[in-house]
Amino acid sequence: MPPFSCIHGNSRIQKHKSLHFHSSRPANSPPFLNPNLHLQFTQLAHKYGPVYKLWLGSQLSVVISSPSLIKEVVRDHDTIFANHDPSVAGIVATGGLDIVWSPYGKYWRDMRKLFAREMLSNNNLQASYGLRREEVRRVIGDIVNTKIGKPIEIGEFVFRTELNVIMSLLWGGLIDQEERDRLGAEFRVKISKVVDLMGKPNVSDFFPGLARFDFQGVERDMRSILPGLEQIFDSVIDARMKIMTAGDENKDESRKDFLGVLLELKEQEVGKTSSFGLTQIKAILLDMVIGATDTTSTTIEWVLAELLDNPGAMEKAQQELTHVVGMNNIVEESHISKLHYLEAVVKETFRLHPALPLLLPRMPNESRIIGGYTIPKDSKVFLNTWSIYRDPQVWEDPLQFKPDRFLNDDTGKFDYMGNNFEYLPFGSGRRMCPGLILGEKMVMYFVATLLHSFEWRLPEGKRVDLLEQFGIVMRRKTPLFAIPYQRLQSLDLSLSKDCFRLTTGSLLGQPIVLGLCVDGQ
Ligand code: HEM
Repeated sequence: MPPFSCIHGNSRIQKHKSLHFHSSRPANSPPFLNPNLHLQFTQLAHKYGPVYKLWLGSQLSVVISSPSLIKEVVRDHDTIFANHDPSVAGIVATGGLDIVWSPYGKYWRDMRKLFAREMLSNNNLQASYGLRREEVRRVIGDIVNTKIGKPIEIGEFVFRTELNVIMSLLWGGLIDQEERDRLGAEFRVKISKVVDLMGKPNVSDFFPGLARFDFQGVERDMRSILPGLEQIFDSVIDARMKIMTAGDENKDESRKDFLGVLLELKEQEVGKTSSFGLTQIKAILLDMVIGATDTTSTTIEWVLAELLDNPGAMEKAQQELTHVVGMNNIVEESHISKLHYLEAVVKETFRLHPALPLLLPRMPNESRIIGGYTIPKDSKVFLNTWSIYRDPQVWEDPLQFKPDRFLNDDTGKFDYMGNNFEYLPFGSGRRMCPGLILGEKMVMYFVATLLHSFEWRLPEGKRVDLLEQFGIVMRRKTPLFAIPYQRLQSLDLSLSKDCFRLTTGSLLGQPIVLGLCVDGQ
């Protein structure tokens, strides 16, 4: 837990003047921050107002928790606040050569553009739908075959599926299914550890002068995970390079995976002064895997937790699915735009359980006046959206799960585009999430399929708890277990390649497989 001291709310500081900070800590200030940083920042905002500063160790920090002040940061002074403030763990993991932690400038801009163009263009997202579909259907088949009536750890199996989805988008069918499952299991453990370490409050971040001592061993632990991760990346890069060298690559541009694009870029850079090599490629791949897995799987786990806690909302969401998709079909991504109630459920879940409650901390490259107070250059600026989402002055009944508040949003007031500063689940401004369209698809499509295919119940005698655990992604404090029961009597889980049709039913209340036909026979 980081030591902190010396809080100044806007009630105590002079307007239109540079803030003056005490250089020594008052004896009566609390010595430690609560590990649930978002909660403690919110409590402090109640006392000191929507902008206050505090020392986190020797790091001057500013916490902002009102829509109008956040707008000043991410819209009115966007370029000044366009740097994320990298943590020691983030820099050790990526060398600052990824998108998330690289400083605002040409490299960051080029990488972001490349990512948007090659991975997230409408064409490429459409072309990659088959991969998402295949993964989601595979997991539904697995539940039908082996997990009906048994408790499942939701976060774990959703994470595994979303990891497979993103691996497919990044390096396609480079490795066969068996190898992918093996790699996925290994990868999952390592990625979880990396995310934990990135979210862990670290003394080295708060006392940069002491970073070399690595008191909590965060840097040591991160360095111990990296070789294993690198090995995984090396194996897929090797496989892709062999294909490229052999020249038998599928020339269909729309089907090129993101790794192929990055390697081509590396080839073009050879001999030029700017360096774009394997280190950069691995840092960007790591961003994609981290950005796409923990955020989506944590959100899906929260959606199911809220629905299990609100059976009325669960019923309405399933009725909508029955109406839009029907009981003889399986969900397709094309259904998503018609699932208005489910969309409202997901939006309400983002409001109550934002994946990144403080977004990612910003660091101004010049001093700026925000809300009448000077925010010094190089301070660490937290944008506390979590506190806005629970503010009764902004949201009616803010603690209640009420998806209906997002219905009939004809004006687009509650879209994810970062223009409404009361609602920013994907951030806002230059550094807002570039993966939002993919992220939204991954969440909506998987949740819709899970609710359409199965009834979900809690294990006997269990109740849903909604306790949070702060981290770079805010997970549940305890994993959610739920039991699936078959909702559809017949699931056509046809896959694109090894097409199979699975017909199921029930006998004496037990699910049974009625037939399996391979290749349409
Ligand atoms: C439910 C899904 C997701 C949520 C809620 C989410 C949320 C966020 C948020 C809040 C930020 C920080 C924005 C800011 O500082 O203003 C961010 C940044 C980022 N996200 Fe996402 N994200 C999601 C999915 C994804 C996906 C699928 C990818 C990539 C495949 C991705 C890649 C990134 C990257 C690279 C950044 C850093 C952008 C930069 O620094 O320029 N995210 N995300």
